[in-house]
Amino acid sequence: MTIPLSLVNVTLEYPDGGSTIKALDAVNLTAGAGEFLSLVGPSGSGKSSLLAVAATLVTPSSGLVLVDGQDATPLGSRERTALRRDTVGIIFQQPNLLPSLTAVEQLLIGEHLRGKPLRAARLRAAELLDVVGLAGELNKRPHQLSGGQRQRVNIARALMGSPRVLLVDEPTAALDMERSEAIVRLLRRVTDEFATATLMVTHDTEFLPLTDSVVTMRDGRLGAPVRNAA
Ligand SMILES: Nc1ncnc2c1ncn2[C@@H]1O[C@H](COP(=O)(O)OP(=O)(O)OP(=O)(O)O)[C@@H](O)[C@H]1O
Repeated sequence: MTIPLSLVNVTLEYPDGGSTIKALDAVNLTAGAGEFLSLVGPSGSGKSSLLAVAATLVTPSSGLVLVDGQDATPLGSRERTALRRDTVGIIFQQPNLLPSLTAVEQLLIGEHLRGKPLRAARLRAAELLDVVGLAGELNKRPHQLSGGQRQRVNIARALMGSPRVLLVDEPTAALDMERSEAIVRLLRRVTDEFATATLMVTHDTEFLPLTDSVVTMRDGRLGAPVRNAA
């Protein structure tokens, strides 16, 4: 079995006036199947850049980005899109659900666009909505769901393609404490159940113990992972 996510000596530079800024500076990171990592660090330290590179949305200036064993860095945009679609699930802070679609349709739209048969997809969508605790809400539209429920739809949608890697950017930023904890617990359960390598950017230090290890970014550099007590 290949390692789901491995970043090797990844540097990402952006032009900054006459010089450059290193958003990522020789970053090394490995996330195994079923491993839940949290990524913390001050604003501007490079967390979003790291997620964007791991998602193959941004190609680094140097280094390797191995997703499911395949280096994404030499790939063209079409191949990267295919690799991402087959291996990566992305969960942003705001669910970005389409207002006119029901919960189950939110999960089907991507499959529909990919030309996948909808009958099997519909079954899988219903199963995943059950996994995230929304079995009774399949036909509700976003405005009929709470913020926490919308984030659950977002998580279920990210699982539709059976990703090996889940990249999660501040999933609880718009939620109160209780709902935030429920969402992080759900991500823990999903990581265990689907054996994803899950990398979550968060500012909620109280939920760090629910993850396996904490990695800290500072000025584009990544500290060694600190394992939580089992
Ligand atoms: N597209 C870009 N062009 C130029 N500089 C950028 C770009 N994106 C990020 N940067 C710079 O790279 C550095 C890292 O930014 P990044 O957004 O990754 O940090 P962050 O830790 O996610 O911050 P926050 O917690 O505020 O979201 C910052 O100095 C930022 O200004």
